[in-house]
Amino acid sequence: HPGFGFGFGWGGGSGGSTGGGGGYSSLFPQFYQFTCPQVDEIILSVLEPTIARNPRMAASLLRLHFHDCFAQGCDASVLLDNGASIVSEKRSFPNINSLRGFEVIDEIKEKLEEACPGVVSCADVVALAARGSVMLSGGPNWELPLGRRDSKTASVSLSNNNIPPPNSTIQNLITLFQRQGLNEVDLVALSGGHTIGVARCFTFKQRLYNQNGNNQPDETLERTYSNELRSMCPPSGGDNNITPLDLASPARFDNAYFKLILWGKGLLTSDEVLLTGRVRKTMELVKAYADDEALFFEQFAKSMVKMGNLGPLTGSNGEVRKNCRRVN
Ligand code: HEM
Ligand SMILES: [Ca+2]
Repeated sequence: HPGFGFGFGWGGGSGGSTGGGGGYSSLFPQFYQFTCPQVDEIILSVLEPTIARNPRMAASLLRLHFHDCFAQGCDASVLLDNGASIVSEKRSFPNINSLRGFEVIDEIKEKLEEACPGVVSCADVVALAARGSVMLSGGPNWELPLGRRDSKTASVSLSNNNIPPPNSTIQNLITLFQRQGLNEVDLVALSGGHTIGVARCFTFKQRLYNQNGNNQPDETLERTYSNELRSMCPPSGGDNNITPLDLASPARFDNAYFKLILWGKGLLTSDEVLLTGRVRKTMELVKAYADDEALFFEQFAKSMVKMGNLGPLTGSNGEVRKNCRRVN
């Protein structure tokens, strides 16, 4: 089965480059208390009808925040379109033909600009949209530190090099999370984001036909599930066909994702290796979260706050964009 290799990566460049930050953060939940007290209300006024109509949008908005934070920190760099001085991250390997939700962010931002012009950053809008999306999908809610500012730059290379590819080994995942100051607990909890949303055949096809370069399917993939996936994703073509990351409850934020991994029904290699990658810590966490949804919710919230604190621009750094797609 030619046409898809068994190397690691998104199919593009590879190589290291440091990103984000971690550590001390000066964000705080009441940041807009006096300057835009309606911020939560406005976010939900857009999210509620949007997600009711299209549940997948919740997943797309959650992923948008992750892909923003892992490239240059949570600074809305991911929202910038191509421009005079900008090469958009929307073109990176992890993002191209894949990342969505930009129109929803625009809609929220427009309403915020009407209510409190020039106040709420695009980076905070993305973080708030991610939190609201989790909550509206039945997941946890949490206090979200705010006060991020927006970048004047974007980085395709950080996006390419820092966002883990779906065929990552467990070591690769641990290293890429460590690069952001995130540990194994954060890795497993945040991977639980795959309890909602979908993936394209392209991102897991190698598991169905040629996982190790020997023309054999991934042996950790449960048989009947593997067969179903093969009928959805033929050896050639169908690369953009989509299937749920959590086949049990694709629109509900719950702990089914971890149960499925225990049954060999994790969709991506990066999902299954949390259990099968021979790292005791991540293996035990998958079992613990499969067993105890409340424990997963609690850690997911903590890890989201940690991820949301990555390299934020604060104070007089960066700017508050008027339009999230371009610098002021
Ligand atoms: C651990 C490493 C991760 C890898 C390798 C990974 C990889 C992927 C891939 C390949 C897809 C499908 C993309 C496509 O088909 O075009 C996807 C979708 C998704 N990812 Fe991840 N991801 C990871 C971590 C995360 C994290 C930390 C979150 C959020 C906390 C997240 C949230 C999502 C969501 C919600 C979707 C579905 C998006 C939609 O339906 O539009 N992922 N991920
Ligand atoms: Ca960013």
